[in-house]
Amino acid sequence: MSAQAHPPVVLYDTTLRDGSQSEDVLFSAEDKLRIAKRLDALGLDYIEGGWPGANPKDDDFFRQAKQLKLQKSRITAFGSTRRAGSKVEEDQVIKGLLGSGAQVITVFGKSWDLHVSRALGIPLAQNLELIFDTIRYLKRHVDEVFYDAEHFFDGYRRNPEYARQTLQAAYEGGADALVLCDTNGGTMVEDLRRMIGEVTDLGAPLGIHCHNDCELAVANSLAAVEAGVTHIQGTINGIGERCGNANLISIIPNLKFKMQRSLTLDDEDLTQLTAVSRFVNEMANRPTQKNQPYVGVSAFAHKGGIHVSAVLKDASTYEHISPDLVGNQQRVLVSEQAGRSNLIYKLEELGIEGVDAKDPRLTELLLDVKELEHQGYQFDGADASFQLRVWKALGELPNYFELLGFRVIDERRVRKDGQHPMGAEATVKMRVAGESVHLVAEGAGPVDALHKALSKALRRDYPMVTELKLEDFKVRILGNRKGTEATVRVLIEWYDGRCRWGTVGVSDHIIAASYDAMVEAVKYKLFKDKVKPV
Ligand SMILES: CC(=O)SCCNC(=O)CCNC(=O)[C@H](O)C(C)(C)COP(=O)(O)OP(=O)(O)OC[C@H]1O[C@@H](n2cnc3c(N)ncnc32)[C@H](O)[C@@H]1OP(=O)(O)O
Ligand SMILES: CC(=O)C(=O)O
Repeated sequence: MSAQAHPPVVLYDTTLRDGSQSEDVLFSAEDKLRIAKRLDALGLDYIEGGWPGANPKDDDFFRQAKQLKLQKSRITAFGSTRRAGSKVEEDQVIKGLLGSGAQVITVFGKSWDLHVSRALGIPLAQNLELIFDTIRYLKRHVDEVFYDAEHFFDGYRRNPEYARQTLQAAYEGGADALVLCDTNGGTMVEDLRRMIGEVTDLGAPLGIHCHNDCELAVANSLAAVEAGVTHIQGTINGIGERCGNANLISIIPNLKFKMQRSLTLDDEDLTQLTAVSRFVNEMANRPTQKNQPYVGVSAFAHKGGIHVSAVLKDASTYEHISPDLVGNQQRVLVSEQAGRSNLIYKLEELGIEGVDAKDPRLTELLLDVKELEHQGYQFDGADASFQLRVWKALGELPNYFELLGFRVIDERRVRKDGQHPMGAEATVKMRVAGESVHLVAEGAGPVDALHKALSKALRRDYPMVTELKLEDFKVRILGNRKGTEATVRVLIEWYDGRCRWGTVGVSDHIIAASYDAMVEAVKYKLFKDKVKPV
């Protein structure tokens, strides 16, 4: 069926509400405002801002959100049905929702009889009244009201008749969509599809809100669309309570490119997906999952030589869509799984043209890389170390300096005040411009002291090395089961105020591995800055 033949799917984001229920995610009101602006720029239909009245931050968000000049999205306020025992017009939750100023409100209510009797502790019929009069009252005050049928699928499985009555109560109250929630995330795709099929006769617009406890939130949301649902709730990167919510970053391109559904987002909007996903991770202080579908850095990264050889001929041989459709990019990795095609691709990326695939220098480089990976090197996060090997193999890497050795002494000094700070002293010996240099420096620790000694030794002839700053430092023990004698891999990220690059060192001596990575960073800096050797 073409996009026109299907009703449009409405995208409802709950990153700021259910996403905030993720362990370790703590957005400030300012973060929430920034995310809201970004989601509006992406073009989502609704952005659920939080639960007004639940905490001062959400109140602050709704106060400030009134000033947001959003182009496409509508801010929604979330809360529960009124409490049993309070009148709807006097209920604190309902007052909070209306006080937020949001013109779209989503209320959740109980659809599972177990929750009505156990969590609310009220008769089943009374819960229907809570749902009905909450929605009817809110509908008189705001433009749109959505009803989140909490635990709909669990409730329907055990007591279908009652679960259906809760939906009817909400629809009769005037709900604009009945959102079926897989709150505990335990429903299988076929069951979910069947249950939705059994309530489509209510005639109400249906929505879906899935959790990911069985890793099925995206699959269930898409199956729900096939079953007739036209409103999808989810979060950016799938953050949310427990194992998370349905991931809109995957749902959106699946709907658009795989299921040809019509959305308010156009193709141009979808090119923002990678950037939006990474932005929300930044705000949530979470690392971006490398293998996140569509937007992860590995989503279009090719490692196996067979794959790369084919991708160079035709990208669609190993890519299900073109990465630029979602703002991502193709990458080729060089490793022990590589073939000549990987190297040719990398050389072209470095602007090195015209090297024949059968060039013996390339064969040697490939063997060198495979041997180094066997020893534990990894070039995925250490592009600069790889590039140095390319330039060396092609005979283009100048001999800037010659290393003669280094020594490090660590010391813990006990002071009179009882503190015992650590310190380190490093000495490096090298030959620069034909002269022997022997320099010593102190630092907070061995890596700091070595870095300072290296900079001191080189700064007269190569002053630009002082721009080099260590940005990240990762150590991994390689799996050779030697306990504290194990080989380690040190990956260091560097920054010189303009560029960022990674280098790698491997040794059974952690300081030697760090030193090797450090020396490569210096050589890379000199080469990339086109410095002439003295
Ligand atoms: C499926 C979901 O994700 S729903 C959203 C869940 N999100 C959150 O809970 C985050 C925000 N929540 C909060 O800040 C607090 O829980 C508040 C402010 C809402 C309520 O705090 P408190 O008044 O201290 O109540 P508490 O959290 O202990 O318990 C929830 C109360 O809401 C009642 N309740 C739960 N669901 C509903 C409902 N759908 N309709 C009416 N009342 C409900 C419970 O029965 C319980 O009432 P009780 O205290 O009389 O037993
Ligand atoms: C409403 C909601 O967040 C849920 O049922 O999971």
